[in-house]
Amino acid sequence: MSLLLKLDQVSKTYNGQRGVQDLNFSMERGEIVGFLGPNGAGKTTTMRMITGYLRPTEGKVLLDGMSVHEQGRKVRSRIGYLPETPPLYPDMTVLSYLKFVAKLRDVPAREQKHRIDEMVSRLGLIGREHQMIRSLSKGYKQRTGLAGAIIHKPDLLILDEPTSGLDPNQIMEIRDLIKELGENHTVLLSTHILPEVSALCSRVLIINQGKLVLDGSPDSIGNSMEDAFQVHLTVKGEADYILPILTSWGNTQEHPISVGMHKQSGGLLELQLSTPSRYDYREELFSMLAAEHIPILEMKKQDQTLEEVFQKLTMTEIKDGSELSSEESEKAKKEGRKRK
Ligand SMILES: Nc1ncnc2c1ncn2[C@@H]1O[C@H](COP(=O)(O)OP(=O)(O)OP(=O)(O)O)[C@@H](O)[C@H]1O
Repeated sequence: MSLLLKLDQVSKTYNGQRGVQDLNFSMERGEIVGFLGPNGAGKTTTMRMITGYLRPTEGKVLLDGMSVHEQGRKVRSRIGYLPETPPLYPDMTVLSYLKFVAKLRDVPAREQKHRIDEMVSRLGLIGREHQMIRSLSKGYKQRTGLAGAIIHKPDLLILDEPTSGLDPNQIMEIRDLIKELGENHTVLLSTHILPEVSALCSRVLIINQGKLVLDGSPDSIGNSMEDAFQVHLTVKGEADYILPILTSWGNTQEHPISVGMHKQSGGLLELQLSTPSRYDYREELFSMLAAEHIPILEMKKQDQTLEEVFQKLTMTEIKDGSELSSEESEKAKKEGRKRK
């Protein structure tokens, strides 16, 4: 892998108001990176700066070491962008739209036909070529938009909420397409749908109130954020007998372990154990239960989900977000409630 995109101390203010602030991140070739954040966090602003449509107030966006804003068209032609609402012309057919975009994106004339055929086939548009865009379903409109975004074979593809407004089947289809595109493009994808990130992305960036608050792989996020080590345990036996043993053992450990909720069903006892540090106590727990002849049926470390991490990161900021205007704060709270 090699470095493709770099944002260096990028900030954008709108008439003195914060858009995004001091963004630093980079993307390697071949990555699919999920870009998450609540409404108004700064995702679209960031994406528009990367594509060159918007100039940062401060900092630099570099593609392969070249400034997107200083070197203009040459660099921008290596980026494909699908905005949240694709710039489609309803009175054009799919084919005439793709011809138009191919010209606009400087695809050499002799290559245009071949490239359009390739897009039509790759994006599942065969049979729709002569259909007016206005009469296409949302899913097919999105496919057409995607075809237009990659017709010039960009190195970097920026997708702003590509599955928003689609039905569940269309979402699955577009997701599969993005996965395929990810095989030979580098993709930055903004979304509100967290399972989409786990399904598609090798890395996730979370932005809140214009600042980057997390950068990591979807799997590692649960661990890195964790300030506790939680274990879900199922043992054979009765709560009356087992709970006192576990509690007194937990209290005497170097990292005290507390017994959370428990559930008895038939002869099985399910328990939640937790320590307020990241210390992994599973081996000691195993040895103690074995010595007490308490059979373990299941012992599982519990990671925080991406949803929990996202909520924690974005809600904390909202709770002490005294700098927010009351309108923004109200919007942010509503957003937080929706995600519960
Ligand atoms: N043209 C503009 N003029 C003034 N303020 C703007 C403009 N565009 C965005 N903003 C402000 O910048 C901040 C970031 O907005 P942005 O649209 O980038 O967020 P977002 O994360 O894409 O949100 P959403 O998920 O709702 O699309 C917000 O506070 C927004 O009100």
